[in-house]
Amino acid sequence: MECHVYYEGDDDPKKCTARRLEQFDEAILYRRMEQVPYGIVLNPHAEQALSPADLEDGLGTLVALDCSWESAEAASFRMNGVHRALPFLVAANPVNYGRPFQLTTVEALAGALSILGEPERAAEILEPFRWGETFLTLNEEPLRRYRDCADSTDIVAVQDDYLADDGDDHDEGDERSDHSG
Ligand SMILES: C[S@@+](CC[C@H](N)C(=O)[O-])C[C@H]1O[C@@H](n2cnc3c(N)ncnc32)[C@H](O)[C@@H]1O
Repeated sequence: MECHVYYEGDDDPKKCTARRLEQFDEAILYRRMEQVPYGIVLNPHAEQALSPADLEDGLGTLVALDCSWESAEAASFRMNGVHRALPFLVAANPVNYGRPFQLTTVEALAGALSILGEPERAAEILEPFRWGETFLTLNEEPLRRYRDCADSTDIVAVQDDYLADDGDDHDEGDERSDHSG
């Protein structure tokens, strides 16, 4: 699958994972919204969770929005496409290590690729990041289980196992809505 990113450019450029993906020819960045191709938009506010069933729409394009988390409110996700939230996965990047749902752009794209049946491609795009392999190790079991799901209802059922385990470890503010759609 192709990886595309709408690049808002309001985050620290030195830490920006989308720019690094562009440097390694692993993603195409767009500075104008109207240039972004139609595809599966990775949107943490989406009502429905990403699942292998999304492949049935024949969409071979993943789209992420690279911006700071401060500006990643629902209204910022105006790209055309099928909007999907990622289920429970934990971040491996140093800023949000161990925190669920709040992934960097490369983690979100890699998680989506893996759920959609392209784990090798997921590993490839994570290669330029020193914590990239850790993302796959930390999430190995959920990613494998999500990949075996038929649809978003199944995905949410699997996610519930991890949310139950996660218990009170994280802030009340974590996004944990029902994404079965
Ligand atoms: C808010 S930006 C932060 C980017 C960060 N500055 C970086 O350098 O990677 C992360 C993007 O990854 C995707 N993403 C992250 N977590 C997600 C989730 N739980 N569900 C869906 N998409 C997610 C979204 O496209 C989101 O806008």
